[in-house]
Amino acid sequence: MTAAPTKPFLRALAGETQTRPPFWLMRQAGRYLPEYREVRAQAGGFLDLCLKPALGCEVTLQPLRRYGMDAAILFSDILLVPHALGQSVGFAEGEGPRLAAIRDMNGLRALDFDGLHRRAEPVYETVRRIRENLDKDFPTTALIGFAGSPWTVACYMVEGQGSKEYMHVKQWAFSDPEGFGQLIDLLVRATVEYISAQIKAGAEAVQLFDSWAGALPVDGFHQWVIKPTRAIVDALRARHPGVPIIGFPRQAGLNLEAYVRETGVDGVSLDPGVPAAWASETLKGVTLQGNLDPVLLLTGGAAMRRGVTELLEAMSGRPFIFNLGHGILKETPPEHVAELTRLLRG
Ligand SMILES: Cc1c2[nH]c(c1CCC(=O)O)Cc1[nH]c(c(CCC(=O)O)c1C)Cc1[nH]c(c(CCC(=O)O)c1C)Cc1[nH]c(c(C)c1CCC(=O)O)C2
Repeated sequence: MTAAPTKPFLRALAGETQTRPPFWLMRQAGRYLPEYREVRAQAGGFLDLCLKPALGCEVTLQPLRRYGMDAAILFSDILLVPHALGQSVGFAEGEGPRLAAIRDMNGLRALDFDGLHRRAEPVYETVRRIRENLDKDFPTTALIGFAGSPWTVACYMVEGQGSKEYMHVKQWAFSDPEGFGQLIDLLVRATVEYISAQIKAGAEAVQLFDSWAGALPVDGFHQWVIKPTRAIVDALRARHPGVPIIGFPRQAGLNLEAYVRETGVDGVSLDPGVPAAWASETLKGVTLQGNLDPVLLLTGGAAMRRGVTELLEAMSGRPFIFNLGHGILKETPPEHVAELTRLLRG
């Protein structure tokens, strides 16, 4: 039997209701912090930052030193899995990710599953270093490992970049579900391996980011979001019982209930469009995380305070982790994050 967790973030995921909910912020390490921009400038490219354990560890700890969040999230990116599978991945300055797009079975066959751990090893080393530092300096802060969900990672692998419509990836999924299914299956296996190695290196909980879950119609949502997530959850539970899993099916809309029921996640992260009172009432048996609009944090002042108060009220009396509904925006004044921390800590 696994011992009951003591860290507030892990207690929330074990189903405990707390009067002061634990908090962390998606993208809490990032460009809104001057100390991040400084390390980022030293690192060279963004991918270099993710692959240099000393630097990745440093930027992970930066927001904790300022605000003392209840969880640290490994500094990395969901596109490290395509990189570790041998796909060419780059981050164009100011433009976002650029990948050598995979559009057919030939592209799929060129991926190198066997090289996954070798290419991802620096990420595992970053996890080990972060965990050592937390144990020493932030003993109540939990370490979150993460990966993108297969659907969202496939969106980038097939489009080759971010996109509004996700036309190519959807066309492939609709016209050749068997072939596209092979890409998804490969990503399920890679994600299980990759997350499992993060857990062995010291991650205490994991989050699966499905940022483009909302791009699929209902059948596709079941096939390409729920099923692969369920397969990952089952495999991780078998290997690492007691390590909680949070899913983030962004903009899942009315598919959210099925996602929670059918994937078996311990926690679900809500985007800002999900009514908190509805979620609190309807999504039982799961810990909720979210979902302050990142622009409210950017705005600060009375608007932010009202948003925080309403959210805390809607989530009172049920297991809850305070977070944003999506990543913190780079224009956010660090002082607003300080005020948010004071509001949550009292
Ligand atoms: C879709 C997605 C990506 N990456 C991620 C997602 C899922 C969550 C979401 O929907 O935002 C996840 C991610 N990316 C990053 C983290 C680090 C941990 C954290 O602090 O939350 C996490 C958890 C760092 C990052 N990932 C990226 C940055 C900015 C890079 C820089 O410093 O220049 C950071 C801090 C780059 C990135 N990475 C990605 C994009 C589209 C971009 C460009 C957009 C941007 O520049 O903000 C892919």
